[in-house]
Amino acid sequence: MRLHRNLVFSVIDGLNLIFNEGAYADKVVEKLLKRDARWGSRDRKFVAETTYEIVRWKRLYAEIADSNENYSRENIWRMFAVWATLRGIELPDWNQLAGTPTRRIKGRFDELSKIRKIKESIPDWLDELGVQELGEAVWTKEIHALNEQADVILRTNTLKTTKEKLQTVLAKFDIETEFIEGYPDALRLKERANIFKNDAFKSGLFEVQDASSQLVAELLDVQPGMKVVDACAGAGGKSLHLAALMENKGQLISLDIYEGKLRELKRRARRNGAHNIETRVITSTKVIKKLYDKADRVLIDAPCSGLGVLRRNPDAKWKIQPDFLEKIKNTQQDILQRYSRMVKSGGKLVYATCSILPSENQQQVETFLASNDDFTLIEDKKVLASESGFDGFYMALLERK
Ligand SMILES: C[S@@+](CC[C@H](N)C(=O)[O-])C[C@H]1O[C@@H](n2cnc3c(N)ncnc32)[C@H](O)[C@@H]1O
Repeated sequence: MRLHRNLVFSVIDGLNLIFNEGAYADKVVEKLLKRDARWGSRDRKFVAETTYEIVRWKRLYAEIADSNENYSRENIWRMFAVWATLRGIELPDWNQLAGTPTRRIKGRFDELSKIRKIKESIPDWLDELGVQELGEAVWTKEIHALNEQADVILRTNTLKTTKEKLQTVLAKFDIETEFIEGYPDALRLKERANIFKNDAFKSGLFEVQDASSQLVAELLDVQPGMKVVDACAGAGGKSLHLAALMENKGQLISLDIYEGKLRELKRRARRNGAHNIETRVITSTKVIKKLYDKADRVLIDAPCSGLGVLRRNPDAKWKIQPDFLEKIKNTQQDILQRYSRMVKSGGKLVYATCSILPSENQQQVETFLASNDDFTLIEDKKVLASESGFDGFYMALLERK
């Protein structure tokens, strides 16, 4: 591989924003990709993947480069040099890369790879927490899996097409996909591609949604004609799936505290041809109380640490702080206690997170059940990335007597 100056400079600029300005990696990459209309798909892939890789391996590369948690431009260049050296890429004779100690980099890599928190590039506190919550053996495997690059998974929009037809349509655009056993609407891209530009996407034939996430709406066991509440709907990944499972029949009320996210949900619903979704912003407790004892099904896709989706958001490793985790756990319990009242007698509730920590998952459900004897646990799924090959997730199905 030959390194191109303008592409590498873009990566360095992007990393500077992420490491020093608190910018989100996905937003930065999105912006970088608009920089030069002449870039072809290989150039864009280089910029996106290199930026993500260096974010993912930030601590390891910084330690190898002796940059001491100082992310000056000069040190970001040194981290880039580590990335390139470890990939066996020949370094060009640019000033910024002069004097790169290639042999030392390889030696340091071997030495530092023996220490899990450095090898997996995570803060000390997170490594300690992982061991405490999951045990040494499971955590070691899990954090390793969460550092792998995620496959691109699509969810067929069954309101408009079938998985088989979608596969044929995509093949016409040279996008090869495969079915995934156990995930009825999922297609896996055999090779990464920018599918958002594709006409099949623009006409709502599919959404990009990880396979684990696709299990959540399915677990809720919705039927056409039901009254369903998606209580933490965000931009609607799961609402869209629920609408499809309800075959557009019945009522789906999508709630969130952020109006902007619900606006995006509506836009996506139009593209998907999902007509039974009504959005409501939670501006006060009244919005929830009005729905007490009314819903056949309630989904609580709770705000969480997001530790199960680190493959997709590697910068979250550095953005999450221990005090945030404590706060979010309180919010989860509060939401579960209050929003569960929307379920009517005989109705069902799913509590889900994209976290792998028992304290955000089964322990929250246990605490809830201890003070709500009108609910029983039917089943729960603890999805680990190391076992499933997909995002880490938790989902529990409860029933109200
Ligand atoms: C895990 S995300 C939801 C993702 C979404 N369900 C999807 O599938 O795309 C959690 C959502 O909870 C929302 N949220 C946070 N606090 C909330 C609260 N007190 N009540 C309702 N929603 C809340 C956040 O704005 C966020 O959109």
